[in-house]
Amino acid sequence: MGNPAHSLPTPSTQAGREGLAALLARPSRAAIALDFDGTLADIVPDPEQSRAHPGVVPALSALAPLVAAVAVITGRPADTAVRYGGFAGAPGLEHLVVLGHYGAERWDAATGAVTAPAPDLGVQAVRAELPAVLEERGAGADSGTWIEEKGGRAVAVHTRRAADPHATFAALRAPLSELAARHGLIVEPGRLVLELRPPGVDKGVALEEYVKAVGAETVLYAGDDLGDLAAYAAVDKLRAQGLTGLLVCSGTEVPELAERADLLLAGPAAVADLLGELAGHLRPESD
Ligand SMILES: O=P(O)(O)OC[C@H]1O[C@H](O[C@H]2O[C@H](CO)[C@@H](O)[C@H](O)[C@H]2O)[C@H](O)[C@@H](O)[C@@H]1O
Repeated sequence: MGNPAHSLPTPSTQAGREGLAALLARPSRAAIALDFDGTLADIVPDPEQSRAHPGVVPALSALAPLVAAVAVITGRPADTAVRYGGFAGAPGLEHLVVLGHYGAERWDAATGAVTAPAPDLGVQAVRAELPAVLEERGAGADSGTWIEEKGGRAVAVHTRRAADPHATFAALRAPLSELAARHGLIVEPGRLVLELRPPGVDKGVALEEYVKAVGAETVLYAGDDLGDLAAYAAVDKLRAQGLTGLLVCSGTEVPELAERADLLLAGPAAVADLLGELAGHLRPESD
């Protein structure tokens, strides 16, 4: 253990306390995996203005050299999260991995390269039909809805800036699900966003593969939204296989996630504090 001046929050569950204890005892066997929007970055009305909380990169830079592996797992394209996070070239983050599009893409800090599947034909077809579907529902461009282009690999409809964000979200869910299904896509619902994307991968699949690849024995996962439920389920599965885990929830906006967390934090500032506090408690095991 390192600096006693730092104080770590106590998880509310026994499994979470075991996960934290294992992380502190054997950091070289711990993987840290973090969602981006809502977890490392405050939610803002314009998704293009999202940036990591200023405490995030310094905390990760201090923590990453002390643990087995650090990854960001996000619905964003990987290169977008890297830019908005300010991760490229940050000292200490030479081995950071960003898994974008729910795990379909991968960026490695070590190479600066992104590996990604080919753009999806279903996404192209959906994108072409989307304006008409939104117009039909009174949710066209002048209604405050906003279409996020996601590199040809997904498309997202945001309702946060609509006159009634929640009502617009609810009204669009069925027609966008129908549109997605006609083109072999799924709808990924999030915080006032409906994303139409190819099936076959989710944050749970991505997290489980990553944890196994780095040989971790414990995993801390932090998220804030419905898309993070799959990662929580993956941690439950890994626990059943003998690993330990700590499930962190950033904010209470999504009760389905908050009620399953071992540790509830107030938002990205508190997540950054936790990461920094962990770094303050850890020392390389060879010391
Ligand atoms: O997996 P994540 O890293 O959490 O990404 C999920 C989606 O996040 C973004 O949308 C959310 O954040 C926006 C900026 O704060 C906010 O305006 C929006 O209401 C939120 O839903 C992003 O735009 C999506 O592409 C991501 O899939």
